[in-house]
Amino acid sequence: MTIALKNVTVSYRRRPAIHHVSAEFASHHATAIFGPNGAGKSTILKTLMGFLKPDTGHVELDGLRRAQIAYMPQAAQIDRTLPVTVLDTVLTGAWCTTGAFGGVGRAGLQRAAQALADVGLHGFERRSIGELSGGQFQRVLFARILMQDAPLILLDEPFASVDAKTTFDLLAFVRRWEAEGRTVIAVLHDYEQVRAYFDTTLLLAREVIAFGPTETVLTEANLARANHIATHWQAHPPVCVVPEQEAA
Ligand SMILES: Nc1ncnc2c1ncn2[C@@H]1O[C@H](COP(=O)(O)OP(=O)(O)OP(=O)(O)O)[C@@H](O)[C@H]1O
Repeated sequence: MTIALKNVTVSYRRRPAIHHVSAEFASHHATAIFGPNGAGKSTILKTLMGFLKPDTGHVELDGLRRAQIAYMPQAAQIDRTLPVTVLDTVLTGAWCTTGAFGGVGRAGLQRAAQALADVGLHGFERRSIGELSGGQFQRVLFARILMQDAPLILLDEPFASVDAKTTFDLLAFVRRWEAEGRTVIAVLHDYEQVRAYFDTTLLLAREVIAFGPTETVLTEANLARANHIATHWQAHPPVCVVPEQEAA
């Protein structure tokens, strides 16, 4: 299985967030996406999910349906004021097989309970998600991914605002998923975490700065180039004029 972006440009109001990005993500492997704020990292995940449509190029999912992709958005983007329980949140991970109104049955409930136990939240089923700490909520999001049981897992800043112990516990799932033969693509903002836990990194700054073994990608020269590009385009965001034949 190869997940690939081929010459992909994605724009918001004609301003490209990612520009002619090509990248092939090795199957059964965990890859980090790293880069400065506004580099287009989340945009890549949303494009893989089909939430955003490329202006140029295309995405290859090697036969996977969108329902076979587990996507964890940034926790900050999820409204936790809604009166939703922990169990209901985890059960949404089964929607891709049951549909939003299909029942999960006893087996599904047992799987959800097991997923919560696996992430260290046994007994939290009936709690409202609004009552949880940031780290506990992040564990719930991991339990939802466990519930989905997908071959491709996309994580958007899964360790943002969680403490070292929670990060350590949750990183073990990334290792476990890799060992189970799943493909993991994770957006991270912590340089040390990427270096410590991911062998392969895509360094992004609207375009691909480098992609490959982490130690050859996260060099001072590459990081300086990424920061330079990010600073420049934030000050002068270009309008992308896509030639017609590229857009096709
Ligand atoms: N919904 C949107 N409407 C308009 N512009 C957007 C939208 N979402 C993202 N952008 C812009 O696209 C660019 C890339 O955003 P994206 O969220 O993909 O970056 P990122 O690398 O994930 O950033 P961060 O590290 O800050 O989360 C940014 O300049 C951002 O302002």
